[in-house]
Amino acid sequence: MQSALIVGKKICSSLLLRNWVRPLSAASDKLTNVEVNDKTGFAKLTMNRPPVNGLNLDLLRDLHQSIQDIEKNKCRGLILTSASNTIFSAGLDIMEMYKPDQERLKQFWTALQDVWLALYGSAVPTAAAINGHSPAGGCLLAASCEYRVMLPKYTIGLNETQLGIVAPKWFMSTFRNVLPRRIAEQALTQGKMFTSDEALKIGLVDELAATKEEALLKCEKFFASFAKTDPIARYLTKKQLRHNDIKELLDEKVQDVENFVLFVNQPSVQKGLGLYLESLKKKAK
Ligand SMILES: CCCCCCCCCCC/C=C/C(=O)SCCNC(=O)CCNC(=O)[C@H](O)C(C)(C)COP(=O)(O)OP(=O)(O)OC[C@H]1O[C@@H](n2cnc3c(N)ncnc32)[C@H](O)[C@@H]1OP(=O)(O)O
Repeated sequence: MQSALIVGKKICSSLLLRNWVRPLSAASDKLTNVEVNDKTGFAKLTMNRPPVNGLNLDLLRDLHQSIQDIEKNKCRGLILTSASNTIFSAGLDIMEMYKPDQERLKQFWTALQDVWLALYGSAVPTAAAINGHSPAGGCLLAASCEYRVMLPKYTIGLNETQLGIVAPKWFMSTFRNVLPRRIAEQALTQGKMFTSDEALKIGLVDELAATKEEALLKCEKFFASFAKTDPIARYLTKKQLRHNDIKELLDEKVQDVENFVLFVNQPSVQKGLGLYLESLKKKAK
C-alpha cells in the first residue's frame, strides 16, 4: 500500500494510533494521503497521482484502504479532495483499459467496485472538496459522497456516452441519488460535462467555494450540521436510502466485472480508446 496516514493524537488512543500507522513509503510514491484533524475528528483524504489523478489499479486500491482505515477509526467525517491545483480526478486511467492484461483488467474493475461500495456506503459522513476538473470516474467519486463543494471554472459530469461508453448501472444510480431523475437521464444520455455554475444550478454540487481552503471549511460545516444527530441513527438512515443501489451491485458484482471485460475487449471499443488516448496526448503537445 502506498498511502500515508497522519493522525491527530487527541482522537486516537495509542492503540488506535498503532493501528492507523502504516509503513510510509518515499514521499514521491504516495498516491493518497490521510490527515485527521485532532480537534474535529474529520479526515481529509487527498488523491495524489500526478498529473491528473487517473484512477489506476494502485490508486483505487489505495483509496479503498484509506476509506476503510478512516471508517475503522471512527472518524467523524471524510473529505475527499485532490493534491492537484486543477484536477480533482480525470476519471479512470484509460491506460488500464487499452490493450489490457486480462487478469489486471478484472482486478481493476473489482477495485473500482470496492471503492464505490466503501465510499457510497460509508458509515462516516462524506463530502468532496472538488478543487479541479472531475470527469467520469472523478465525478462518480464526488457524487458518491453526501455533499459536494466545488471551485469555480471547472467541469464535472459523467461523459461516458461522449466516449462511446455506457456507464454501468451503479454509476447511474449514484447520479440518480443526487439529481432529479429527468435531469440525470438527460445528463447521462448526453454525456454532459457541467461547468461549476451549471453543476450548482442543477444540484450536482451543493456549494461553490473560491478556494480549496474555503471548500474544506464548507465540507466541515456540513459535517458539523450532524452535531445534534445520533451517529447510528444517521448512518442507518443513509444506509436504508442507499440500500437498493448497493444491493444491486453486490448481487451482480461478478457479472458486472464480466460485462466490463467483455465490453472493453470489443475491437470497436479498443479502437475508440486508442483514438481518445491519442487525442488527449496530441492536446498535451
Ligand atoms: C451494457 C453495459 C456494459 C457496461 C460495461 C462497462 C463499460 C465501461 C465503463 C467505463 C466507465 C469509464 C469511466 C471513466 O472514467 S473513463 C475516463 C474518462 N475521462 C476523461 O474523459 C477525461 C480525459 N482527460 C481530460 O479531459 C483532461 O486530461 C483533463 C481535463 C482531466 C485535464 O486536462 P489538462 O489539460 O490539465 O491535462 P492533459 O489533458 O494535458 O492531460 C495530462 C496527461 O494526462 C493524460 N490523461 C488525461 N486523462 C487521462 C485518463 N483519463 N486516462 C489516462 N491518461 C489521461 C493525458 O493524456 C496527458 O498525458 P501525457 O502527459 O502523456 O500527454
